[in-house]
Amino acid sequence: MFIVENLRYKRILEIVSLTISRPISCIMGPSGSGKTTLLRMLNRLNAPDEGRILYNGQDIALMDTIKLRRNVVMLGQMPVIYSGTVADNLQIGLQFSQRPPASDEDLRKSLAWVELDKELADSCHNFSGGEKQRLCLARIMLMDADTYLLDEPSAALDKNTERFIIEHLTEFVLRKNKQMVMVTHSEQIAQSFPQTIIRMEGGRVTEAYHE
Ligand SMILES: Nc1ncnc2c1ncn2[C@@H]1O[C@H](COP(=O)(O)OP(=O)(O)OP(=O)(O)O)[C@@H](O)[C@H]1O
Repeated sequence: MFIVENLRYKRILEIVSLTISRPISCIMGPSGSGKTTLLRMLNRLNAPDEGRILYNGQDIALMDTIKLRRNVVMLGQMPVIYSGTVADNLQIGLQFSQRPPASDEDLRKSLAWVELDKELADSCHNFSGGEKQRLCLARIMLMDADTYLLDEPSAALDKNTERFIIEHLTEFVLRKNKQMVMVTHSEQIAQSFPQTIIRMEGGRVTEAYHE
């Protein structure tokens, strides 16, 4: 659960008060309205100039960043693939958050979750955009975080992969009692998961609707 209080960031964001408490929340608004910037603030990829963000009651500015990002994991618009094998790319999320590596069995299970028919020793070099994004999804699911931040994957992807990523992550989050905050342009997607809809315009929250 996040509480945003009197937040100001450059000339981009000004949010007096916002609570994000439901399991699924969608941030919507026109291009340039500050959606990605707000999402990035929730795991401190951007730090506010003024105000604060509480995560489960704790000011994230005072939390250890690695600990925060172990609990609050973001999947960005563009898939990030590192050199090395499929296994290396899956383990790296755990490595970044200073967690023990997963077993090969768990890695294979994670590939099955995202329906990626690849071997652990394969190189990711020739993966399609959709395969890369599904590999990143498997990486973050393995991290077993409490909260997931999903920045609209559609920019880089076809509609089927976008739907796949959203549906799989939503199902995972709800089944395991986690929380997800996603940025989307799509009214249709927001209406499918209507627990909280946050509308933004010009860096401000114009509406926060909780079901
Ligand atoms: N680091 C930065 N420095 C200066 N301006 C920035 C920075 N990051 C974003 N902006 C600007 O802040 C505004 C909000 O950007 P942001 O990416 O948060 O919008 P958005 O609602 O996610 O847009 P989109 O839907 O197009 O992805 C834009 O005008 C953008 O150009």
